[in-house]
Amino acid sequence: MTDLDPNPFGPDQPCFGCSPDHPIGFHLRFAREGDEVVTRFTPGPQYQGPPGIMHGGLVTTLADEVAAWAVIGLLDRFGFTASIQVRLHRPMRIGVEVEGRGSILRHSSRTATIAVRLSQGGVDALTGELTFAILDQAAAERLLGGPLPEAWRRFSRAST
Ligand SMILES: CCCCCCCC(=O)SCCNC(=O)CCNC(=O)[C@H](O)C(C)(C)COP(=O)(O)OP(=O)(O)OC[C@H]1O[C@@H](n2cnc3c(N)ncnc32)[C@H](O)[C@@H]1OP(=O)(O)O
Repeated sequence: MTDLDPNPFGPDQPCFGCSPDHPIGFHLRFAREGDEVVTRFTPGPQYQGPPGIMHGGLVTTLADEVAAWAVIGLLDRFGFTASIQVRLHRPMRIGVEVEGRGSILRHSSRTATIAVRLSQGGVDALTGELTFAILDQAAAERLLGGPLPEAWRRFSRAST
């Protein structure tokens, strides 16, 4: 298992899922294990929907972040989430460690589709497939509506 750089996007990156300084975010860190990225995370009470259960939208946010980091950690690219298809098989319990795993199902230079599994105690709580658009710098800047910060540029695909 190899720990991935937890903050390749620089000190000011604002991501809810992985910014180390986000006031209410998940603060996720990832490792590479073979052809997967892996994270571990224990949801606190601030992430509840029903009592004792993590809000389903936040469970999906966790899956999105795992998949985004599969693109970063396995393809050395940044992808913008284009499609999310997930099934929530079981409730995600508050206070119990979640293991998240992401792997590449298929990819081209322009898109990547990632398989994600979130489990608690070895039992799947979410499985899904998420597709990411890998943009060149100009397209990323059109999406952002402004310049792509310098630290993010190396994760863009080359312009064609
Ligand atoms: C620091 C770590 C942060 C991690 C955060 C987690 C990731 C995120 O939250 S990203 C933010 C959320 N996502 C967004 O805001 C994206 C919103 N959507 C968009 O901007 C656009 O629809 C976008 C960019 C995805 C695609 O735009 P579009 O104009 O279709 O781009 P285009 O260049 O034509 O398409 C690129 C490729 O994506 C494919 N694609 C586009 N949409 C989809 C989709 N829904 N499903 C599958 N493939 C798609 C296209 O077919 C094309 O593939 P190909 O070139 O092989 O035919």
